[in-house]
Amino acid sequence: MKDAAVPASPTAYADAVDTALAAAGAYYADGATALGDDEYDALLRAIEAYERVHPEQVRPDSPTGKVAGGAAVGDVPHSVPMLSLDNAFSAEELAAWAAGLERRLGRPVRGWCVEPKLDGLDVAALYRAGRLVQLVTRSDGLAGEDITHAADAVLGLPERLAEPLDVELRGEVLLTQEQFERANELRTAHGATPFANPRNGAAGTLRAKDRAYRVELTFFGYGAVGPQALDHTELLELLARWGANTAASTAARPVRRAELSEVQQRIEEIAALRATLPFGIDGIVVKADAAGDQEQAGSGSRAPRWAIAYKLPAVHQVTRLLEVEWNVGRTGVIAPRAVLEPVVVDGVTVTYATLHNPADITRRDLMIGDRVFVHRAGDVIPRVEAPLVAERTGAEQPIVFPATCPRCGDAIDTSQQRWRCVRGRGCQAVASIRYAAGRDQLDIEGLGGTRAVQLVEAGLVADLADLFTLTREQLLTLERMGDTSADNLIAAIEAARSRPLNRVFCALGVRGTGRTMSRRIAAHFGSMAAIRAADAATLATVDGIGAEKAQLIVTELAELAPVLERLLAQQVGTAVTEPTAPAPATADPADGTSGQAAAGPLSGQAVVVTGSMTGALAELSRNEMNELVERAGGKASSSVSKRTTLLVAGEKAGSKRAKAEELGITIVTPEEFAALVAAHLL
Ligand SMILES: NC(=O)c1ccc[n+]([C@@H]2O[C@H](COP(=O)([O-])OP(=O)(O)OC[C@H]3O[C@@H](n4cnc5c(N)ncnc54)[C@H](O)[C@@H]3O)[C@@H](O)[C@H]2O)c1
Ligand SMILES: [Zn+2]
Repeated sequence: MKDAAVPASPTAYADAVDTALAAAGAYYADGATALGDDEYDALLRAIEAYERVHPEQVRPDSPTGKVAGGAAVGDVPHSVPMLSLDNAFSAEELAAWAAGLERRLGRPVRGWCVEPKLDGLDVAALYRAGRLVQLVTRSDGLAGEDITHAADAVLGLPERLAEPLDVELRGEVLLTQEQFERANELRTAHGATPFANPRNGAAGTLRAKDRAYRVELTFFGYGAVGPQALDHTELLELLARWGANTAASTAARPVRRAELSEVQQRIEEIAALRATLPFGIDGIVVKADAAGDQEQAGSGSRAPRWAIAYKLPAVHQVTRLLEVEWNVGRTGVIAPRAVLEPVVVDGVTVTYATLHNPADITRRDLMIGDRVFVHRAGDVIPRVEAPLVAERTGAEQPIVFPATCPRCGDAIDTSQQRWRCVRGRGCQAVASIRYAAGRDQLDIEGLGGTRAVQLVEAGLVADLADLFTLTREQLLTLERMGDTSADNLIAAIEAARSRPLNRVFCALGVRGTGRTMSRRIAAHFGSMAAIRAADAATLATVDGIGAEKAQLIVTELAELAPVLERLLAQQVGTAVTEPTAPAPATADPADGTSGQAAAGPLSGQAVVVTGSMTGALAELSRNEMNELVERAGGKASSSVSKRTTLLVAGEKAGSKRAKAEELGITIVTPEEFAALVAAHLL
């Protein structure tokens, strides 16, 4: 959790209260607050600390001790107050709270329920004879706003219950990530400003009336007023039987646990699942499960005493979009990437974020210079959610889309959402051959311009090593290639065979190794064989190579192994090295592929793929799926075992799915998986 300084004076206290009230006001309306949740929580704790020491100065409008900080109001009185939750920020705070509760009860708690804290808005849904008649927001907990008009767009909230009951369901309404994306697509298409993040979007959507478009939301039930007192886990089952959606339908399903140590374990499990869930959670709720325990513990004015929210670090922060880069992947996919003013999200500094594709930018109505919400959870590559349009100054600039392939300069196929260089895989081949033939690398005259394109298109050359086996006869089959040109080119290639190691290494176009670095590496290792044999730790001993870059180089060299074998067989790169000379520090041209960290979204995951793939993965063979897993940092395996951490289950997934379910392994659909590894799709 972040810390905020405790106000040092009455003026500072007043400022802090004003800031918190303004933020809460914006947060509970559909306007976006510029404070991260953790900043708001820290501010509130600082205000509380001040008020403890100066009780006589507590302002009547202070947000402390109130549901929603007192910021939200409504005019439909609630049958029973809708309370907030107290927070715990560590295992120690959770244990202290549990001990306090047991002291109050005078006996151990009879079981805990552990469930996700869904990041949306609390609502009450009134049913008469099993029919939904009114939907109301929590607001300040005593009275809410009537939002019945929005009810039919809320999936998982039945219009009719399975039984004709008079009852009130309570739960959270949110936008799943997919619903959020869809909402912004609709909004920008209708000339409205995008929602800055899913929570904002849920608040805005529930309030809005008479929209020309329909935004769907999702309900998760976790409470009811009316039925006899039930244990919480029983109540959840009952809600599902009535037809309401509950978190039991998700990988983060609520579970009952006897011991606090097991509670902590489930908290960690749900926290680890966070990045793969298709909706946002901002914590984990721990509740005394037994109806009797809840009744005896009772509630305070702001929160029940029998439940607590274990807060997870905020995954959203606000920062500035500085620039958009366009990178071309190995198969010619042209992907935009956001360059951000560095911001710390969950302990990690984020400077780049994925934008997926050009349509994504249009859908989010992004501009250079915008203040944007950035999302980062787990090891998933950070993404830009949307801009805070209300904070625009007028100085923002439109994002310019490339008119031609940023790597090879050829045309772009824009018929699909994901733009692609018309050359496809050939884009990389052409660009890498041109780069390898450049003056500072192998210096092969006659391979610039259209020759490289011709060679690749004729299927004669796919990579650098192919150059060295080209024959005169093959060259002569090319258009506009006469005897003299063919001889010259063969001679130029022949001369390149004896280029020193540093130049051959540089010609490989390994990311992050331009001329200077290639010279250092060549001087340090002396031969291509020694470079290839080096592990990351050894590479990191070379001046200027950090641990992360070393790992990247090792990974790329492993990918280049077949090319290296063939180069070696052709005696390329066996000459001695040029002396290490102080070289001008020019930017490395690199090969244009995106500079993601070696650790991908699947790092540490053991993944099994089963069933037939659909959506973006439909065309991939099992082998290509496994490659994808590995590209994204995971380990691919063909059978489900205790070590498996993730199962991608397509249609007709049979025994593997059953086994994974038995072992409690996280199961995702091909679509969810595609989203998770989007940045690694070719
Ligand atoms: N960023 C900002 O400027 C800003 C401003 C105001 C509030 N906030 C955020 O909101 C929090 C306080 O808001 P709050 O009082 O509305 O609620 P809360 O998020 O602290 O917790 C209570 C709410 O959790 C929800 N909830 C989700 N899953 C639940 C489950 N399984 N069981 C029971 N309840 C569940 C319910 O809506 C309930 O009302 C702050 O801690 C802060 O993070 C942020
Ligand atoms: Zn191209």
